[in-house]
Amino acid sequence: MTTSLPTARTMSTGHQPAVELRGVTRTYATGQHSVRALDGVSVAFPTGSWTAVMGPSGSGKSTLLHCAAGLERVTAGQVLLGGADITSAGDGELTALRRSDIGFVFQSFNLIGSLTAEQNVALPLRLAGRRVSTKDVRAVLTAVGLDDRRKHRPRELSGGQQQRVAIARAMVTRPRVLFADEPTGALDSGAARTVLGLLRDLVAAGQSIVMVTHDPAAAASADAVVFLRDGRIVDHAVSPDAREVADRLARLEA
Ligand SMILES: Nc1ncnc2c1ncn2[C@@H]1O[C@H](COP(=O)(O)OP(=O)(O)OP(=O)(O)O)[C@@H](O)[C@H]1O
Repeated sequence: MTTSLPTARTMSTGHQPAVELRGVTRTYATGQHSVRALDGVSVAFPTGSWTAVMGPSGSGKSTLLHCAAGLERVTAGQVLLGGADITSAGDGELTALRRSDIGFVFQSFNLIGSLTAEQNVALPLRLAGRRVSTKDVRAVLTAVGLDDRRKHRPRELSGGQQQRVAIARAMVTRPRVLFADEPTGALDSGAARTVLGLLRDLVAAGQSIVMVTHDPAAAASADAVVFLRDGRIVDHAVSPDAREVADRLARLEA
């Protein structure tokens, strides 16, 4: 059965999920054994909504994120992005999709150290061969509150500021879905709150977000949380508070 999550609290966005996994299995061959990182996962991530993915270590969270974002191929099942089946898209098509429809934010920011904030933000446009509009680049930097730091290099920015540049970089192409893998994992609680507030602002403006996190407070910022164990979705919660998330997670880890 597909885990269908409610659409956003803040807006009505129609019925098409931003991204959907149908019966997705992903196995990895390791020597003589194979690991089933995802085991028949069906889930629809609603458009204009923010979903957190939680679960014990090794439960398949990153694999789910990577398969949903077309960064990794599935062994069986289907992945639909905005209703389009991308399961058997060729490498070139997937690269183009990643550049236009998908934004990715990592725990470790992954900014290019030799480039300024604005050059980092402009990079996805350059890579996609798109015209770089200084106005657009400045607009996304302003949206994350860093227009005055646009000439700074990553080492001249705090961790929270670097993550905000990374979010601006992910958003500059106006992706259909923003995927975030532990976006607050390397931040202190104050910077984490700022980043989570920023993600909330993006969702309020219609952005779809799928975020892996270990942090119940971060998960509680999302509209809904899905819980994985052993490569399967075993639970989900709508608008839970941090305590409820922590309790459910503890039950899975027991
Ligand atoms: N490239 C790979 N080769 C072999 N096994 C892998 C590979 N990537 C992931 N796995 C295995 O697949 C399972 C799920 O891994 P995954 O990284 O998706 O879990 P996770 O929930 O994100 O874990 P964590 O919270 O520790 O980051 C684990 O058993 C892991 O060892």
